[in-house]
Amino acid sequence: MVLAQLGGSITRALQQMTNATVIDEKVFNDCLNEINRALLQSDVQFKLVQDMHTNIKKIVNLQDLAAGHDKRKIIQQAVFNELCKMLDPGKSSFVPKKGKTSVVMFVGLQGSGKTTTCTKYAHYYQKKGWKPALVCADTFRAGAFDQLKQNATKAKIPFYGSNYCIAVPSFLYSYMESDPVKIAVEGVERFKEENRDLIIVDTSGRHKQEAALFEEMRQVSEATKPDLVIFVMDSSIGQAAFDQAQAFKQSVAVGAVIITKMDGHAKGGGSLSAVAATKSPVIFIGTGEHMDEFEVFEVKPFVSRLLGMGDLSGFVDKIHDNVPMDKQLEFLQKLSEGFTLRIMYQQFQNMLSMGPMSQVFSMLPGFSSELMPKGQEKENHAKVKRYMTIMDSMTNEGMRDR
Ligand SMILES: Nc1nc2c(ncn2[C@@H]2O[C@H](COP(=O)(O)OP(=O)(O)OP(=O)(O)O)[C@@H](O)[C@H]2O)c(=O)[nH]1
Repeated sequence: MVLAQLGGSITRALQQMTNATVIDEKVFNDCLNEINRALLQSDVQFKLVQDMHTNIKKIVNLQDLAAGHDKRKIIQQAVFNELCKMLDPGKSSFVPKKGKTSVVMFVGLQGSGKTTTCTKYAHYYQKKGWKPALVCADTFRAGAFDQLKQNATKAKIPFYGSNYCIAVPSFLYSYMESDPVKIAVEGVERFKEENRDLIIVDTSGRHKQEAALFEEMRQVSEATKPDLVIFVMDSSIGQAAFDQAQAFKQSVAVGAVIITKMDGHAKGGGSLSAVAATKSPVIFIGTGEHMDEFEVFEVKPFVSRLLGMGDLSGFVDKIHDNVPMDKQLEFLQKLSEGFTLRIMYQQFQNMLSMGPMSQVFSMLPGFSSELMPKGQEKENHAKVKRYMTIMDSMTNEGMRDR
């Protein structure tokens, strides 16, 4: 999982500080230096690291702390709060209202995952009873419309776009539109007429050096007047993140960020600076290529998970989404009671449906996503499945509950 290494390094620095017999200035500084190093190694922007360091030093003044104060707790809390602050722009994004038409435009660098994320976003709201629709205003990348069409068809979401880029017999060109502004406007109009309450406009990927494409993006935004512009950022972007994100913010009114590919092995720290560059909150993260690998992002639970302190509310949400309603209470009770062979088998079945094991375990306090070795999530998933097959045959052969 992206950022797992960063989380592990910060946790270790805090643990070393906690293990010291006396917390003096040296121990405190060593701990902060370790944290700074971990953040910089993970590609977090230098200015953000510097600000975090200054703020913690301001908050924790060891000399002013009276005897009896738990210095360890105060330092840990300050680090936690400052990590949260780094990810929290202090304002929330526009929230669409069910039943009232909202237009949401997706922008971002090439290959950041916009098209995939548009469908995930639409699917997320569709599951909650909304009527989303997708508009493909990407006439730049060959195959973009086909990709959106394929995703939308799979999710049973209406879509609108033009096949302009695809190589087709020339007589068909007359039916195809190459102007993304025109397509976006037509698509939005059509879906407004159909009373769709969430109209999502996908745009082509671009880099800040591509002035013409930036101008095109500005025109799509001006013509469709989106209620929300979402900047999609790949978690593996590295140090270039801040400048790129800022360039998008300067051209269109970015109001929220989605970070994709959080299931990868990238250092990931660069993507965190998208918040500072756009002054907009992260609202979702992408955790895989599939439609359901998409999570609501909340700062405190995320930092909690990062530091191996768990995210019980996220864990409970996963249970709500994946374990049948009438089995949820029983599932939680059984988890708290401990396992017999049969219960373990049943709970593994439930947990497999909740997503990759490392993500599920990282929601439990005391488990760090580092515990699942990088790149081995599929193997772990397969291993659990194998254990289940073995347990299945054992229970069939007469091994029963205690
Ligand atoms: N592992 C993983 N892959 C992702 C995620 N989101 C998107 N992808 C993959 O990233 C690749 C690029 O995604 P697209 O949705 O085509 O990206 P795009 O931003 O629309 O691309 P352009 O239109 O060329 O700018 C695809 O192979 C996606 O399956 C994610 O959260 N995790």
